[in-house]
Amino acid sequence: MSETVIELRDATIMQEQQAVLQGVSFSLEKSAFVYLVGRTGSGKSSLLKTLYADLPLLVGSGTVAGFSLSKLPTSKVPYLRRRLGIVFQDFQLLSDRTVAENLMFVLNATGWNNKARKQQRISDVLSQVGLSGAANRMPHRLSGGEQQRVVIARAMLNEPALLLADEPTGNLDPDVSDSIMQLFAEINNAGTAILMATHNFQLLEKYPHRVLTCKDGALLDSARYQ
Ligand SMILES: Nc1ncnc2c1ncn2[C@@H]1O[C@H](COP(=O)(O)OP(=O)(O)OP(=O)(O)O)[C@@H](O)[C@H]1O
Repeated sequence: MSETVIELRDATIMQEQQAVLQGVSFSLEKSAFVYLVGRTGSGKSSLLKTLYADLPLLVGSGTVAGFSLSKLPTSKVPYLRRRLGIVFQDFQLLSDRTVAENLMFVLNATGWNNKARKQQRISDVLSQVGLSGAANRMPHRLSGGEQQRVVIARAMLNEPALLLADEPTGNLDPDVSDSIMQLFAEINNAGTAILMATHNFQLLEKYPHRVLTCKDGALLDSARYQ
């Protein structure tokens, strides 16, 4: 039996009492790599926000990483987020701390308390993203691509079942975008499902995967038409 990391059934994605997407039904399995595309304002970010419980799911039903999204109590949201890795376009690293301190901040906030294990985990994720030497660097001393790798390392700290990425290559040049895609492929091959919103159709052609498209208030799924 394949494990499902996202399951939405007849969901309405809302912003400020307005339906952005309606009748959204899809599921993602543990090994999935799926793109999320659509014009500006079509609902990609709103869908991702619903999946990490930044927007409530009021109509329809859904589970993400084993958590039911309808009626999810605020107190449970941090536990859901611990099962997710979230990567945005703008890097959002704390600028007054080193790379290792940025990662330590997240470990401390998510219940890790063994100092040796924390240091080992930081070293492991930095090595996973190819930045073993960067632990003591300040974020602004790193290139955009390196900063994005640190963000991905941060997202991987708690070994998430699912990585949600919103325009992760949006600010990066094509070579660097390629290297981020290769890193995502490695993460995906190691068992983390990936849902990635993007406007970059060159990436879709170069690294083909299933595509979810936000269009005219609905979500189309390339898997249904193959
Ligand atoms: N915080 C908000 N409050 C109210 N409406 C919002 C908010 N954020 C987005 N919207 C509206 O929801 C709709 C979907 O926006 P969303 O950001 O999900 O689109 P998107 O596909 O991610 O766009 P982009 O590609 O530009 O990031 C748009 O009509 C937008 O104006």
